[in-house]
Amino acid sequence: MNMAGLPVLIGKEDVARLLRYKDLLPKLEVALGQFSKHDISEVIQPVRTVVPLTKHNGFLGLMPAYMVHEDILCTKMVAFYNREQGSTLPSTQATVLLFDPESGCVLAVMDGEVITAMRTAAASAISAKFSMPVQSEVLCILGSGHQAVSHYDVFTEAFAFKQVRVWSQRKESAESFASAVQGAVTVCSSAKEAVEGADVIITVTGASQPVLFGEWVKPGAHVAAVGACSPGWRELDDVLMKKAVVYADSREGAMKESGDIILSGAQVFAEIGEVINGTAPGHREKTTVYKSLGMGIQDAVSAKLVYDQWKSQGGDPGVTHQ
Ligand SMILES: NC(=O)C1=CN([C@@H]2O[C@H](COP(=O)(O)OP(=O)(O)OC[C@H]3O[C@@H](n4cnc5c(N)ncnc54)[C@H](O)[C@@H]3O)[C@@H](O)[C@H]2O)C=CC1
Ligand SMILES: O=C(O)C1=NCCCC1
Repeated sequence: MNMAGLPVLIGKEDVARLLRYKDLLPKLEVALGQFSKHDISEVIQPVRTVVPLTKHNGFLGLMPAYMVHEDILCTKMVAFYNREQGSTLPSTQATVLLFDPESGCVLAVMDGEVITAMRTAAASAISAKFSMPVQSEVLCILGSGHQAVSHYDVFTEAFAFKQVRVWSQRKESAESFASAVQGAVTVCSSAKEAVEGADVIITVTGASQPVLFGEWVKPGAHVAAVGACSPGWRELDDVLMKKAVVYADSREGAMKESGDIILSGAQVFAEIGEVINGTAPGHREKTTVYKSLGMGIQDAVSAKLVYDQWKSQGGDPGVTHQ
């Protein structure tokens, strides 16, 4: 909130400057563990309310969360779409509101796109930390959009892969991705070529039909499945879903929203927070899938970090105050 008692506006560039993986990763890991205790005296986060925008092939998601001990009250509004190939419209747009839980005042209204990209990638990295093979040398990314970039950033910051491969529906997009990121990336001509032999595979596509097939996946590999966040959409085929040990960020969310889980009939073995808490094993020796749907607590932790950083840096009256 600014000196006039109005919410501060924190735009995309400022969120990108203020939110850092080194702060986000440890806080998010704690929050995922707290969530999986399923104790409403610690975390209150209903499964998001989803309003279908059938006419436009998309959804509006409302994602409130309250973290009791940290006293963080937040909600995100996110619109997401299954876009036609070549569409110039964004596939995800989001705004985050951070509240003062005591008064109910809105402290800050901030861009949600950078938060969505970074917290989703950070949660995938935390999941990989607990369930990827001990010797993980080859990282494969299917898709080359916003989530591909944030996943590349955090996975190469947190782990030491020897090779990173990317495949995208349009080869030019994969090539642009490879030239935009910091390190070396091998652009593959097919998803199969990118996947075969990889230790960690990240699916970050807008697909509604499978793009990753179990027969390509090396036994023991870890898959972070980030796209297909709707009951009718798929990224992974039945072969993979049936042979893998399946983890999710939220079991309830996955059973309501994940086409890969609902349509394959696969069971969620554990939430990633249960692995963090030590109440479920992180089967590194088996083929594992982490099904990510996204959670309000991930946005809440991120928004609090952004706001605290913004305050500690004295704000920027010219840019962020109304
Ligand atoms: N689990 C979570 O918390 C979150 C999941 N998502 C989901 O992650 C996915 C990627 O999101 P963004 O990177 O923001 O989107 P984006 O639009 O920036 O990138 C999408 C990528 O998927 C590719 N693609 C689109 N249709 C495809 C198809 N039929 N087959 C193969 N590739 C295809 C595009 O070429 C592009 O490389 C989306 O499905 C989105 O809904 C997004 C935010 C959070
Ligand atoms: O958690 C989120 O934010 C999203 N999840 C699924 C698709 C788009 C945004």
